[in-house]
Amino acid sequence: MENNIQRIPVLAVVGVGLIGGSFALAMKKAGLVDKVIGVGRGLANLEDALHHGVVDEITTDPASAIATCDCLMLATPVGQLSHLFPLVEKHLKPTAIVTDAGSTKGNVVGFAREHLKDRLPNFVPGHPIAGAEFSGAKAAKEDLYHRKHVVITPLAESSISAVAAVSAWWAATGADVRSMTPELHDQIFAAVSHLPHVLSFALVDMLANRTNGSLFFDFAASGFRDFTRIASSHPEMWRDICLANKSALLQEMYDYQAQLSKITALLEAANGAEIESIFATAREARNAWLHQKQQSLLK
Ligand SMILES: NC(=O)c1ccc[n+]([C@@H]2O[C@H](COP(=O)([O-])OP(=O)(O)OC[C@H]3O[C@@H](n4cnc5c(N)ncnc54)[C@H](O)[C@@H]3O)[C@@H](O)[C@H]2O)c1
Ligand SMILES: O=C(O)C(=O)C[C@]1(C(=O)O)C=C[C@@H](O)C=C1
Repeated sequence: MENNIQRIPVLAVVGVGLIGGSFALAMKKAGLVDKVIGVGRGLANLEDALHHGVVDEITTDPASAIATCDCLMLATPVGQLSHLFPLVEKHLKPTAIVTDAGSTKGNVVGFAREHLKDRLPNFVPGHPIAGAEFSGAKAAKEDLYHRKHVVITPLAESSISAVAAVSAWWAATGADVRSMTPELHDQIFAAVSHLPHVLSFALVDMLANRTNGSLFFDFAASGFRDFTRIASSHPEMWRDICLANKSALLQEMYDYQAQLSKITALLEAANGAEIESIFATAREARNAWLHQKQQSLLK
C-alpha cells in the first residue's frame, strides 16, 4: 500500500503540539517521511519535540521551513493561519502540498481564499477528529489518529493530486477519511465539540469564581471529572475555535439555552414525568451512539 502513497522528503509542521506532533510521528511510523522540520513560536516546546524524536530539525522562522518542504502541515491555533498563509503564498515550492488540522474550516478556507493565490490548488483543508485536553509536543502520540475520523473539506480549486495525497497520508495514520463542505463541518462540530467545551469551561469558571468554590471542588467526584475533562484544554486554542465558528456556535448555544429553559420550567412545575422522559430519550440516544462507535471501532 505504501508504494502507492506519495513520499514526503521534507515535512514541515508549523505548531508542533499534540496534533501536529502526532501527525509527524504517524508519518514517521508509516515510513513516508525522510525529514521533519518543526516550526514554533518558542524554543522550549521545539526542543522537547527534538528530544522526543517528533521532529528532526527545529526553527522559529516559518518562511525558511515553508520554502524547503514538500508537505506543509499547519497545526497552530486556527487564528494564526491568517498570518501564516501570506508566507505560504510567498515561499511555498510550486510542487509542495499544504494542509491544516484546524478544528474549524469556514474561517480557514476564508483565510486561504484571501491569501493563497497561485498556491490555492496546493491547499487541502483537514481536521482530525481526535485529540485530548493535553497540549504541546510532549503530548504527541504516533497512534492518535488510529481508527479515528479525519474530515477534509477540499476547495473546488484544490488539485486532484493534492487531495489524493492528503487523503492517503491521513489514511496511512490509520484514520477513516471523510469529505464534506466547510459549512456542514462547522455546523456539526459546533454541536458535538465546540458547545460541549463552552459548557465545560463555563461550569468550572462559575464554581472557581464562588467565594466558597474550594468547598465544591473538594467534594466534586467522577461525574464532575467526566463532564469537565475538556475544561483542561488549551484556552488560546478554544478562544480561536469559538471566535472562528461564532455563528454556528451561537445557534447551538441558543438551542441549548432553550433546552435548559424548558427543563427549568419543568422543574419549577415539579413535572417529574416530562423530566424523566427527556432523560430517558437522552440516555437511549447516548447508549445507541456508544454502541455504534464500539461496532465501527471509530472511537
Ligand atoms: N487538541 C485537540 O483535541 C485537537 C483536535 C483536532 C484538531 N485540533 C486543532 O489542531 C490545532 C493544534 O492543536 P493542538 O491541540 O496540537 O495544540 P497545541 O497547543 O498542543 O499545539 C499548538 C502549537 O502551535 C504553536 N504555535 C502557535 N502559534 C504559532 C505560530 N504562529 N507559529 C508556530 N507555532 C505556533 C504553539 O506554541 C503550540 O506549540 C488547532 O488548530 C486545533 O484547533 C486540536
Ligand atoms: O478529546 C478531547 O479532549 C477533545 O476535545 C477532542 C476534540 C473533540 O471535541 O472531540 C476536540 C477538538 C477537535 O477539533 C477534535 C476533537
